[in-house]
Amino acid sequence: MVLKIGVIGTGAIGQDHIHRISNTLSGAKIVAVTDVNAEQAKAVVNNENMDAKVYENGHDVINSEDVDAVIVTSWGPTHEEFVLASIAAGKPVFCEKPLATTAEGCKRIVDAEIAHGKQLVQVGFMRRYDKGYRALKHVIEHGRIGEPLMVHCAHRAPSAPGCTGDMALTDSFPHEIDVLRWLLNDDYVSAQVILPRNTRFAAEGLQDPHIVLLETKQGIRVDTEIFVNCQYGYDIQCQVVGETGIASLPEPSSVLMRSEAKLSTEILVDWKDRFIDSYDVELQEWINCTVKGEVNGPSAWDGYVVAVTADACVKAKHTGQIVPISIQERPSFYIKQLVL
Ligand SMILES: NC(=O)c1ccc[n+]([C@@H]2O[C@H](COP(=O)([O-])OP(=O)(O)OC[C@H]3O[C@@H](n4cnc5c(N)ncnc54)[C@H](O)[C@@H]3O)[C@@H](O)[C@H]2O)c1
Ligand SMILES: O[C@H]1[C@H](O)[C@@H](O)[C@H](O)[C@@H](O)[C@H]1O
Repeated sequence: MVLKIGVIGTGAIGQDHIHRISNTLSGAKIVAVTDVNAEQAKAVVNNENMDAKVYENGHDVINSEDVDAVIVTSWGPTHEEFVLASIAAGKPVFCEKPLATTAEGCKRIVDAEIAHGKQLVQVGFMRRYDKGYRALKHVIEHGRIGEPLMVHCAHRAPSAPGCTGDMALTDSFPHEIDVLRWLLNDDYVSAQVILPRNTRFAAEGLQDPHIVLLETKQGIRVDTEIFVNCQYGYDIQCQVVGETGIASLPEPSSVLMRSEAKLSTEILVDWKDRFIDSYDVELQEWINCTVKGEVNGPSAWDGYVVAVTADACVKAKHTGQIVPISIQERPSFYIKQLVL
């Protein structure tokens, strides 16, 4: 069976996902697209030479009889509406992060999915599919560094034109929030945010960088530097300190150069390149599972927990306090999600 997919939002990542589904992956094809910028949606269909219909809005895509499954890649504040509509239509939906922009919004999605009685929602936390993070998890789970005690992370981007307000915490940091709880098989109990001296490259009124300190249920301490105007590259770091050793996320492979009296490797500058393989694996697994009527990637529950944690970080930033994070037990409906 070829999975017929409708895509809502044909911007940067929407175009990327359309391209990989049409050219790199197997078992699916794009049959419907929409964007509030209809001209852009039409241009994408033409450029990709796809046999796909351009719909007026997301609801028409979701409710189209031609569409088996939905991909939501529109702006974050629109996600909740489209995910809820997909659940109401009984259609599997892959939603780019954030699942919704508030924890309450994510909870509404969790409640709707449980009421529907079958899992339909997957959230686009692609780092779980990254070879490097998977290798790091393997090392930890096989006791190669003893019990993890501390994790030191950095999330750096050269510049962040669309990053306003608290988006460094609610749009960028969610990748770490998700992948670290998956890596450590743990959840968070508190958040604290420290505001270093601001870079002159940050837009007017924008704080950059941030340091976020999280504590997990097991007492593991996580510090993350989020620096989205660092100028030099897109650089993701993760170092886990255990009782008997230290394990670090591998650097992306790059030619080691000896030239002009220097030993050097390149640093990537674009998020699209840094996790390109992970997006491919993530969406191929989503297609394969969807065809079988299953969801085994990051769930709506994971999207909710990330939003609760991000909300606590925002509160911690604005109050200067250590903010407790209280996450209910994972509902039994989502228990099998612990596997991935
Ligand atoms: N997983 C990742 O690494 C990753 C990377 C990039 C973006 N994202 C997420 O994907 C989403 C999109 O990001 P982007 O960088 O592609 O942004 P973008 O602005 O390039 O594209 C978003 C598109 O959605 C369209 N849109 C907005 N509201 C719409 C609506 N109601 N109906 C239909 N179309 C609508 C916009 O016109 C735009 O073309 C964001 O939530 C972002 O956080 C995730
Ligand atoms: O939407 C993007 C994307 O998710 C990147 O992976 C992240 O590093 C950026 O900060 C974010 O704005």
